[in-house]
Amino acid sequence: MDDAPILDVVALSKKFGGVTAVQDVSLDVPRGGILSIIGPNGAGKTSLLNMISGFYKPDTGRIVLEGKNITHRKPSEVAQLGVARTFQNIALFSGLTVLDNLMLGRHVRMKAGVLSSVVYWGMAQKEDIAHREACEEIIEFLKLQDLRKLPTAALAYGLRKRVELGRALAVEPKVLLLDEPMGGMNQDEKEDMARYILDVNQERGVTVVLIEHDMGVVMDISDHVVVLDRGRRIAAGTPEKVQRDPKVIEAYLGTARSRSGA
Ligand SMILES: Nc1ncnc2c1ncn2[C@@H]1O[C@H](COP(=O)(O)OP(=O)(O)OP(=O)(O)O)[C@@H](O)[C@H]1O
Repeated sequence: MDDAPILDVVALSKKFGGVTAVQDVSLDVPRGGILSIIGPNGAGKTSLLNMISGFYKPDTGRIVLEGKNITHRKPSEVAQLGVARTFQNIALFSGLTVLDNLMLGRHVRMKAGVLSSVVYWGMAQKEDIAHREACEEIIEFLKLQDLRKLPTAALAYGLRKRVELGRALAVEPKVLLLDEPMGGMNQDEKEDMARYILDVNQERGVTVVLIEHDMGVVMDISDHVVVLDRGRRIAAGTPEKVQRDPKVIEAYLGTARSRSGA
């Protein structure tokens, strides 16, 4: 049973008007690993992630999490079932502190609603303390202790990306979907983030699905790589195998050629 993929994506397709963003894409996400989705710009990577996390409804196909069909679930339900995500453009509340952003990320784990908080004040307070402790633990894990009371707007870009990772971890995910977590970072920030992703995977046992353009990082930290090009899956396998695949080389060269106008 443990060999069964934690997440199964089966023949997903999505069109936007005349544009086919994703066409008949299937992939298995093995439990406990780091799987990267790569491909040239516009290949359909974010659209695929948006479907898995419930933000886009697929036209056809299905998404199965630990044997449960989650294809038509809302994003909050998908999060509750254990799939958290980060966004390409940081999605934090910039006026709120680091700690409060994490607490908001945690709301899918909170049982006490507004009414029960009024009726069972003590119970809600106990729950709040437990959630705060969980968030403080994540803050320590990500070495954000000194910044916990600062509004995220006051933080440097790389740190905001780290808080975004913390917000997703606050969901206590089984599967973490990361959309370009190193986008726009300098080399030092990228190395830090790569280390945190490895720690999330190895120390916290979270399965990671990563979209990333930096090939060095992808090849370094991934156990599996899936390559998309123009909405289709063109290759999959270990980083070494995928790197040598002529279809993959052609997809990237083709994009470079069309960009340079050759
Ligand atoms: N909400 C949308 N409305 C219309 N078209 C969309 C939408 N989302 C994606 N697309 C189109 O679908 C195609 C795939 O886009 P997507 O963002 O999934 O690719 P990507 O591989 O993530 O690209 P990038 O690496 O540039 O982020 C593109 O042609 C894009 O313009």
